[in-house]
Amino acid sequence: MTRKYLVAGNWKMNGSLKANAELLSSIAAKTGEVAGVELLVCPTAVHLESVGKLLPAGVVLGAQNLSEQTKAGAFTGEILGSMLTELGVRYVLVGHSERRSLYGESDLRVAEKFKAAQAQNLVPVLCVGETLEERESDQTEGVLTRQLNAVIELCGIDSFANAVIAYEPVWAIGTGKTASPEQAQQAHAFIRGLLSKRNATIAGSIRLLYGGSVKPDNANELFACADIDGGLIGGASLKAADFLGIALAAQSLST
Ligand SMILES: O=C[C@H](O)COP(=O)(O)O
Repeated sequence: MTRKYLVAGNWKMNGSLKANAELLSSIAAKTGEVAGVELLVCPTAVHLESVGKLLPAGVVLGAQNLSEQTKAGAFTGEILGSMLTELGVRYVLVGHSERRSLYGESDLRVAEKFKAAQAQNLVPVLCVGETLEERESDQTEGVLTRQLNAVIELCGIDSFANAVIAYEPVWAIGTGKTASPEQAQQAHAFIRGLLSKRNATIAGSIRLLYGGSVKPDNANELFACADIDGGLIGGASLKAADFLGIALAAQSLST
């Protein structure tokens, strides 16, 4: 099964109209060199419209979050999935560890967001991963199972036919500590294996991204792993040269 690499930039709460335009302009100059890789940028919600208008060819638009609600109403500060679709958004992150830990999103809430995304034809990028404490107490697989099962139970295994999963060990996010290729591959193989027990075809086709301090100098060894199909990039996605350097690593491995 050939899976096209996906390199996604999660800009988190960064950017401005000017900075975003400069970043996109620098990316646009080089997208031809990474034509075999799908590129995704996820700016803040208030920047989605302006970024959408400046999007270079070959780059798609993603959001960082959405409401679990499926109908408009009195939900102050929330964003309905259809509002994202209307702006040309194609992907949306759900369950990023910062949403889970800083904003109290439970496994069930993340599953509801996954469902709400698909109801609007958005492709959810389901983020999963363990904390350092959980890894050190040998709970990594248990945490991944719990996080994945919450979505499988609410949405069904078939829903993963149109989704992406990002494995992001919390201890590697923004810390400069990257999981070793062996650690990352082990977790990715576990995720694919868990899905495979329910549907081998979907497990074989779904893209599994690694996230956590990915940089141009470690992207190649991570992306070369059998079950790693790209990256969810935080800090390095804010610098065009780094984001493109990571995309080039994926390009060099593309067939
Ligand atoms: O969504 C991206 C991840 O949180 C990784 O962030 P990072 O590349 O800054 O470690």
